[in-house]
Amino acid sequence: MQAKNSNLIFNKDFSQLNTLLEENYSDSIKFILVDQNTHDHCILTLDQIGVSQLEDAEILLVPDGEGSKSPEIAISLWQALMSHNADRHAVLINLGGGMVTDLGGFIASTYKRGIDFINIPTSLLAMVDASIGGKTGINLDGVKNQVGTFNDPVATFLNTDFLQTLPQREFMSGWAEVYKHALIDNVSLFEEIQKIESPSKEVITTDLLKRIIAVKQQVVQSDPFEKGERQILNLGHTIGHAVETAVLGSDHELLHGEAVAAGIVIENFIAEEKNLLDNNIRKNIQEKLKSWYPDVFKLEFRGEALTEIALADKKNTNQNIRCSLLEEPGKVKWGIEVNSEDIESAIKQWNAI
Ligand SMILES: O=C(O)C(=O)C[C@@H](O)[C@H](O)[C@H](O)COP(=O)(O)O
Repeated sequence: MQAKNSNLIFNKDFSQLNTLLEENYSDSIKFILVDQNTHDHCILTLDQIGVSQLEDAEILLVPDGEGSKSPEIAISLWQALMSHNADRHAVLINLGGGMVTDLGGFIASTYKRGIDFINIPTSLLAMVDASIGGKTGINLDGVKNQVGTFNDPVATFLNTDFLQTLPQREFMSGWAEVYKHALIDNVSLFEEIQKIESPSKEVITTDLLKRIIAVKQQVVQSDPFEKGERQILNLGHTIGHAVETAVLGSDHELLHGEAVAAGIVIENFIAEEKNLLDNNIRKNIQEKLKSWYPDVFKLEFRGEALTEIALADKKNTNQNIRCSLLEEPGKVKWGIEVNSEDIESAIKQWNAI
């Protein structure tokens, strides 16, 4: 029997996962998708707390990093499911960061036209963003999330203990999405987050995690398939994805959240230029992000290269780049047309910081 409803479970023990599996998937083949990191650090945790239903699960291991969100890896995973005779009743558990939940969600959504999946996000980025809202996907020819689905997991288990397995750089990558949610939500959450000098794992209590996730859930509920308003969640991402893609494979490769931090600052230059955003607010955001991501601010970009990449963004219409731009904390305008001059002028300002 397949249970289907999106369910966020905030719990430090996994007894509810065991019960869910026992009640719905006791006769199903179970798979756990991991990368090397979550294979080495997180499976053990599940084992230690005794999720007996997963004792015989097949482990599907992919290399760490964004490179695994590729058609080649997707094919190898579909083949692995086939070679284990996975039928439509199989269930895939995605144990990992955003790469694992994006990739695993996509594999589960497409294999035999869809099998059930469960997310267990282990990174901050996956907890507050990637595993929430039903976007799944892989990259194609260097374009982020070009192929994917909207599909919800049966359940998502949120356990902040996994954050202890994260290197600080990975934690800060997720922190950029926390900040983005605070910018989208309202002045009070923004001011609370803006006051934090050095973000640490201890700041992420289950209560704060719930509040940050609620920002995203509210937007997703009003526009699950991104026909309009959901685009506000893409704040910082048009330029962020372009920056991330531009440095991919170089010595200056950036994590997703680091690129989003740069994307927010660069898009804010455009917002100010278009008289949407006040200069003081823009500067405060820039200074805060610079204090959290000093190394990102040392990088210089080329406007032309970023424009070319941004032309493949999913929000564009008729070959026009569309951005979601900040007006003030709590107010984001989506669908704003941005041209190559806007981007080049913003990049000049970024390079001069
Ligand atoms: O969930 C959304 O909608 C978002 O835009 C959240 C983004 O932070 C996230 O990175 C998302 O996966 C980007 O999606 P894409 O549609 O721009 O590929």
